[in-house]
Amino acid sequence: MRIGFGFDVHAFADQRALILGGVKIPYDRGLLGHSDADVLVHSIMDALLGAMALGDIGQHFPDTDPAYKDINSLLLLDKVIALLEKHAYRIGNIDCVISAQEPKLAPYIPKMKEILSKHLKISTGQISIKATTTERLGYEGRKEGITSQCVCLIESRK
Ligand SMILES: Nc1ccn([C@@H]2O[C@H](COP(=O)(O)O)[C@@H](O)[C@H]2O)c(=O)n1
Ligand SMILES: C[C@@]1(CO)OP(=O)(O)OP(=O)(O)OC[C@H]1O
Repeated sequence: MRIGFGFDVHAFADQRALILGGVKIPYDRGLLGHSDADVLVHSIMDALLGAMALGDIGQHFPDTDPAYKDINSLLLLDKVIALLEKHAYRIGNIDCVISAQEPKLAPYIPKMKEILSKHLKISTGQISIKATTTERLGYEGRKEGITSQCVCLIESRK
């Protein structure tokens, strides 16, 4: 078994969609990024890359590469899963926590799990997604951005 940890932060900006776990969430602002800024998916990718000791998403998908401009992060996740399969690993489980003062994310979590489980090629029972405020403290509490953290376990198929 190998463990991985991913952490990502994106700032809110006007005129951007808020996409988390592949779900478009109604809100007056979205997250800023070179990609679609799906901070949840980014933390999952970094956890998986970390578990394989294969660097981080910035190394695999540089934010200077026009190919990734506004890209759907689920397409990047598919590439990380292809790497996982190439290296003969399978996912044990994934556990994530999103820190956001707003909006309320709980209603969207079942859909996020459904979408992500398909891309991760696991059952919905192998992925946990939680949301918390930071009780108005810090940048998330000031509604300046959202943080996502993720841990995963992977095991060798060999
Ligand atoms: N953006 C968020 C934040 C929290 N939730 C849900 O509310 C519960 C209470 O949050 P606290 O930070 O006050 O502990 C939390 O357990 C989540 O279920 C949410 O849906 N969206
Ligand atoms: C996802 C990538 C793709 O270019 O761009 P960003 O949306 O800026 O996201 P970040 O979390 O900064 O990770 C870097 C990049 O890999």
